[in-house]
Amino acid sequence: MGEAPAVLVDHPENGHSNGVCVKSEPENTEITVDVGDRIFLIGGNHERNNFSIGVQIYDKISNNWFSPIVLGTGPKPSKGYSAFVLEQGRILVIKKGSPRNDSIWFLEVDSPYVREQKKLLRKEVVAWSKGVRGNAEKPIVISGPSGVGKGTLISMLMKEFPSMFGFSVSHTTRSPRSMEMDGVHYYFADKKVMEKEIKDGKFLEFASVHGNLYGTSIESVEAVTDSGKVYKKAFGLITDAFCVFDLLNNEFCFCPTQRCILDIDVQGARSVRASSLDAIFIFVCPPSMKELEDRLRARGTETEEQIQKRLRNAEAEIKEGISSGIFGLILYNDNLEECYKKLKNLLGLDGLAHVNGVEIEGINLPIEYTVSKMEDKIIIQETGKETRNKIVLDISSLNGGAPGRTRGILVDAIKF
Ligand SMILES: Nc1ncnc2c1ncn2[C@@H]1O[C@H](COP(=O)(O)OP(=O)(O)OP(=O)(O)O)[C@@H](O)[C@H]1O
Ligand SMILES: Nc1nc2c(ncn2[C@@H]2O[C@H](COP(=O)(O)O)[C@@H](O)[C@H]2O)c(=O)[nH]1
Repeated sequence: MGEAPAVLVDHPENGHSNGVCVKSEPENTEITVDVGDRIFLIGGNHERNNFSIGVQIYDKISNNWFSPIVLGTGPKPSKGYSAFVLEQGRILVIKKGSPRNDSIWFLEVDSPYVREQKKLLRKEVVAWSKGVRGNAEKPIVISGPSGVGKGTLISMLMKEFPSMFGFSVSHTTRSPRSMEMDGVHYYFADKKVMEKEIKDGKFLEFASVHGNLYGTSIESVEAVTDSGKVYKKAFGLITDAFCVFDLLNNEFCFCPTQRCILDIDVQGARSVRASSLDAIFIFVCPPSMKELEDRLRARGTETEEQIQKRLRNAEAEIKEGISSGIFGLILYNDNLEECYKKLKNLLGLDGLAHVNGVEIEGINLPIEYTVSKMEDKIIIQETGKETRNKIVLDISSLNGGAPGRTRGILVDAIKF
């Protein structure tokens, strides 16, 4: 039997009307949050490692503590936390004294995605995602039969908009083709190792495709969402970047954008659709089966037996792609240039790339502040200064999704 933790509920500053505000003492390195039959202990001495804070769960019914599987990279340990229980089984965690790219986090404890993972893994699961300022654009899932031209279209997008898109590098158990590089085209994985990693909850989705195992690891999606930072550091000079005005610091800052693209089969798209990853789903169709066969042969990467297998699977994939309702957008790849133009048009990129900018920018908190909740707004108010800053997080505006994703949040910054 474990000892029930003391839960700090209802922060005195809180003018909330729904949801519970829980506040840690200023220098407390852990926080407890009460959600239904459970109490979540975030941080404290239960750190997963030096880089990410831990999560423990206290079950009020069995009076027991246990450790859940934690999906996604969580926040680094902090001096203190505030937390709010949001709708849809999420906890908003605000970190004290953190840099702007590490200040606002969401812990999913009972969202549809987490519930699905619990069923799959038969274990208690929670998932982290990071809050960023602005409109974190939805990731793009592209599916279609083998040889239809998905990879070709994605390459064209990445070439034309190098800093806007990041490709989620999948894992596969198939052998590399002659020009394919490990870590670039795929992570070429050992089947047993990949199966173990799937069991450990490291994959957002996986499927057996044409006789091999393929999957999108959470880390691969995270690598894309974090790549803006790497890009900024590595090149110093930023091209294709977007400019936003930071009201708190009275300065313009440049934000390279990274929108994640997943090239996955229809089964994988179905799994992603069932998850809470809020994506755009595009299905690419060939003009005819004959043309698909010609493209597969012309590519020259498969044996005759493999080509036949892929063509057999293509018929069912196309049927499902068109009629299952998974895909919101269907593209016919007959003439490549026309199809690419259509794709850019669907993504709002035709000649207006700079207007489609995404503000992937962290949220800069004052050093000393109080936090309160008013309906669907979180108000962070600076204390101890003559001119005070107030930050208003609009939690009704959340978009993007966990795990390993940023969640876009509209932020108003007011000086008074
Ligand atoms: N519209 C098009 N017209 C003619 N050839 C095309 C067209 N689009 C792509 N191709 C060619 O078809 C072949 C298959 O394209 P690609 O490799 O992009 O397919 P894919 O859908 O990514 O396949 P897989 O799912 O097997 O990875 C390539 O040789 C590519 O150059
Ligand atoms: N469900 C997933 N499907 C994936 C993933 N990565 C690739 N794919 C699909 O596999 C086929 C075959 O690819 P190939 O490179 O062997 O020609 C193709 O339809 C891809 O879309 C993944 O991570 N998950």
